[in-house]
Amino acid sequence: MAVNGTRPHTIVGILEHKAALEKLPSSIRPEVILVKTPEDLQRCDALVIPGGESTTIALLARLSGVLEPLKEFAKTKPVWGTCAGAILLSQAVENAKKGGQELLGVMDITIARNGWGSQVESFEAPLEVDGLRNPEQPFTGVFIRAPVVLKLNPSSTSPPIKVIAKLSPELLPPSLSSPDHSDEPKIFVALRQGLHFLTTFHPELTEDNRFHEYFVRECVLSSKKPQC
Ligand SMILES: NC(=O)CC[C@H](N)C(=O)O
Repeated sequence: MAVNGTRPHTIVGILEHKAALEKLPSSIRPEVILVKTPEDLQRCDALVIPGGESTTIALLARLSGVLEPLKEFAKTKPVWGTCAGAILLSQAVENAKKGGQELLGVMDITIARNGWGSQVESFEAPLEVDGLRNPEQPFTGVFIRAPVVLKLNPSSTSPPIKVIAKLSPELLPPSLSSPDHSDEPKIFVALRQGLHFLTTFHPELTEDNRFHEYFVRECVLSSKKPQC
């Protein structure tokens, strides 16, 4: 399911996310609805926030009355944010537009909007996907004016932050790579913390739906299993 919008550059990948989720094996395939109102959100037990323009997505969510229910939803339910959606899940953002950026703040990270700089605003790169099914098979990451993870700020009371996919450090542009090899957070492009999951790229724009499978299996279905 996804927060919907009207202009193509404002929101990216809604129908592709829906199609990728609907292609999952029938044993884990969710029913997918598009979320436009608080009533739609109430019907969901998990949410995918797509890419696009994070400030505008937050504004549209506010105008449609979804923002406050979404903040409550995200505290207790599985949410996956792709690209702009990843920004919304973060605790802090750098490079926010004038006027600030609304955040759901459920993942303990600091992220930079448009972190790749102008030459490399959009690119594709093979990712190391240790956290996925068939990890030996790289995943093609599609990065579109993508954010960059700057810091992990885990607290002692929140679930650990797990790295699900990384870029190779050689792919970092010179403006981001550090001579002292402290590239680590910047090469992290898929992170999971408890029920929450972010990818700074667009898995829904490829035919490979392993990230969709990961979210459903690990964040959605495993959260429904009784805890011992
Ligand atoms: N592809 C995307 O979602 C781009 C994110 C966009 N640069 C933003 O800030 O919000």
